[in-house]
Amino acid sequence: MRIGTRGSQLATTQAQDIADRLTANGHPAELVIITTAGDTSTAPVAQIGVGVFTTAIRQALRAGECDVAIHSYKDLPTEPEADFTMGAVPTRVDPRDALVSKGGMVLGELPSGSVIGTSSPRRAAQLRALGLGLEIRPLRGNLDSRLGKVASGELDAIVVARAGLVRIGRADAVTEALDPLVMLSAPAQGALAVECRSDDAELVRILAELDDPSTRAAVDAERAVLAALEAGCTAPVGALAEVVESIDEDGRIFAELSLRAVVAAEDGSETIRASAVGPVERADELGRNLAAELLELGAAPLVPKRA
Ligand SMILES: NCc1[nH]cc(CCC(=O)O)c1CC(=O)O
Repeated sequence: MRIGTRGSQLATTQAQDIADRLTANGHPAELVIITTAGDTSTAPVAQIGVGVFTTAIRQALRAGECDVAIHSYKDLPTEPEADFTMGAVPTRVDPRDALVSKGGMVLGELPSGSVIGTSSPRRAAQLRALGLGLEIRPLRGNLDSRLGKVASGELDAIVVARAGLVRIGRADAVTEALDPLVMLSAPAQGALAVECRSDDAELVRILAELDDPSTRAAVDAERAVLAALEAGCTAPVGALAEVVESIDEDGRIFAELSLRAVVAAEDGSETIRASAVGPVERADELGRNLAAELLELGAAPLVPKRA
């Protein structure tokens, strides 16, 4: 089985993990490295457009150059592709964003005027909204080069996905895992998308062994918010869902999906939040309804339309 992945350390580590699990299940798998637009350009992701890290991998899957495609789920455009099936959404790692600062200062300790690197409009908007007087600078490149900018003193701190650091074995670099009340993570952050062609029924069955239904439901709800807002992955939109325990009228405990979302003005002047709880099996509806609520609260002007 050939598994298509980007060539970055992060991408190959997470793809190798899936390959190892498939191999252990009796389905020998190897990686096929695919170069994406996001790997060959250093322009801001918002400029290159939707699907910068995923389109080339999907093309390879369509062309039969690989059997399985692995993406960081948050990089995947929300528009469905009928000829592909989401074979597995494995258990996600902690989706929180992480602050990496030089002197070990947590976010609340950074002095006004501190220079923070992030290229994500979502992170920049939420950082600005804190009103701490932080100066936000663009940041791209692989995780190692991003970490290097803190080590060298070029930046006082950066904010990146905790999941990426954990996957490349650099959890030690995390100064603070940011609380979702302060920084709500991107829809599907920390989750992987394992796709195959829809006509490959045997493979669909094999990949299902790696699926975690709770993660799938959470990610479906989060991405439904993004899709219903007609926002792309670079929009200042955070969403985080979790399967939680609820209690019915008879005192019995049952599982529900809890979802919260934020839309923030990029200049930090406005933050709109909403949350909802609903049945795990109606994740998509929960997300769409929450998006409708955000729009009612005035989110539309804050969301740049999909490229
Ligand atoms: N857009 C790049 C990207 N895609 C996925 C991750 C991190 C790992 C993940 O969320 O699964 C990152 C880097 C980052 O946001 O710091």
